[in-house]
Amino acid sequence: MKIGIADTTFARANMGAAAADEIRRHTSIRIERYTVPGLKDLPVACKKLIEERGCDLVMALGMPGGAEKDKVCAHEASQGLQLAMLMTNRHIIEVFVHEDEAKDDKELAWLLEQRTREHAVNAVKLLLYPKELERDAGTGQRQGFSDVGPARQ
Ligand SMILES: Cc1nc2c(=O)[nH]c(=O)nc-2n(C[C@H](O)[C@H](O)[C@H](O)CO)c1C
Repeated sequence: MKIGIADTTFARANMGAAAADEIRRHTSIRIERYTVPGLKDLPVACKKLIEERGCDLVMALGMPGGAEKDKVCAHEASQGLQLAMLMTNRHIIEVFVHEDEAKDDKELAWLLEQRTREHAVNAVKLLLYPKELERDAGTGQRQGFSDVGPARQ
């Protein structure tokens, strides 16, 4: 089995390195890396990781900038990723950290790493330990910022 990691040079932290490090903390599964310039290059990178490099699941890591054109770009990339999932019948875990989610550079650096690491754990569970995700169903998990917990009546 293999996990693919596609990331971008546009992002302002090395999300791919964080994902690979986190995956290695949980499993010795093989990892394939593929770095592209930006978000819109991710769908084909993920599809190639699945079809040409034999990945069973891929993480798509990217950082939409704060401008309106960046948000449009992120939406287009996201649609491409959905299509790639349906074309390949494999999960592609989309890990996008919007630059304007963070109040400053320090928080942005933390969020880029934290969300990536938490989704890397999700990727490992989805592929190898799906029952662990089932145990967390409906518990209001969030990646990066704090979990919100289940809704109460
Ligand atoms: C406007 C824009 N915004 C972003 C962004 O917010 N985040 C990102 O990772 N990449 C962006 N890009 C670059 C495109 O996704 C893509 O890399 C180029 O158009 C080359 O295919 C573009 C062109």
